[in-house]
Amino acid sequence: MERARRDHRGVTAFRTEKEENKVQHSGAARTTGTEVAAFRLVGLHKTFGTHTAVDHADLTVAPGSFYGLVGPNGAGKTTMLSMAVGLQRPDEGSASVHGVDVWQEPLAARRLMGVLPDGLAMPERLTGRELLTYLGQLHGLDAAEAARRTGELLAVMELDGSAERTLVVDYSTGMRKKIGLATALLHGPRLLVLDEPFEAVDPVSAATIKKILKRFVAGGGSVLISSHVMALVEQLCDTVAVMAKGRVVAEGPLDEVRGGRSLEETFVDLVGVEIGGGEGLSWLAS
Ligand SMILES: Nc1ncnc2c1ncn2[C@@H]1O[C@H](COP(=O)(O)OP(=O)(O)OP(=O)(O)O)[C@@H](O)[C@H]1O
Repeated sequence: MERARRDHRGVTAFRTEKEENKVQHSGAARTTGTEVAAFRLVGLHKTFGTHTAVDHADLTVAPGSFYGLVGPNGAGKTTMLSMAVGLQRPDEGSASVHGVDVWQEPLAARRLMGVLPDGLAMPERLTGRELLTYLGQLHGLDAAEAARRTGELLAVMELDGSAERTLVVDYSTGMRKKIGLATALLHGPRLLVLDEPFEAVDPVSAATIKKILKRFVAGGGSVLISSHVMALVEQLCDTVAVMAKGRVVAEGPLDEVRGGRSLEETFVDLVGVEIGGGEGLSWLAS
């Protein structure tokens, strides 16, 4: 327990003074008295052929917020998030992190955010330690600092010990999520954008990740997660957005959005699906 607490503190205390100055310089310069959003998506739009995947979507994550994005399969969550973090170019719209435009100032924006994308692509013929060490160098961390952070992250994610000898290519799906989250945290970002961070993660690891994320928010960071698990979003998030057919159809404080009901009931109402009873599958009955 004590070790875990110490480790978690280590994770949230990752930003060095030099990086903090850089962050303040790029973000605060744009502060004009009103609060600058941690993450602001404005009019993001994307079509694939004739299909509109994301339809002029807006979304605002306040600093210090734990934000949950929910929506049915194919609603456009991954497409919207990948445009918002700079991985996929939008047809229209913009995204900014603490006032820094993701598409106009990509390097400054990337310094401010840690991203766990869907279908993570990373160098896989490396162990977790080698991967984090390599990425630490790419982020410009000095060798000692990169080694310290790598050691702490591997310990917190329980990817040390016997896992040390496993190449990332041979990781289980849950281990890949955890190393992905470690890569997102490594450079000490102010915002985390995590697409389905709990998918395929076992309950013990999920509890660890929840603790890390809560601690990150308690330390002043902001988190945006997408998830299909309503109970998890209700447990963690203070603000939610519901997405359907490429649009953000509801956004606000959790209690306001669910209006005295469960998030699941609200979700089903908002996305307009009827819960099927499996009618028509008569051949399944014995
Ligand atoms: N590269 C692509 N080419 C064509 N269509 C795409 C592409 N990427 C996404 N789409 C389509 O865009 C829509 C939104 O997909 P997206 O993956 O963003 O949804 P999602 O809300 O993340 O779904 P899920 O919850 O199932 O992960 C879907 O209809 C999908 O088929």
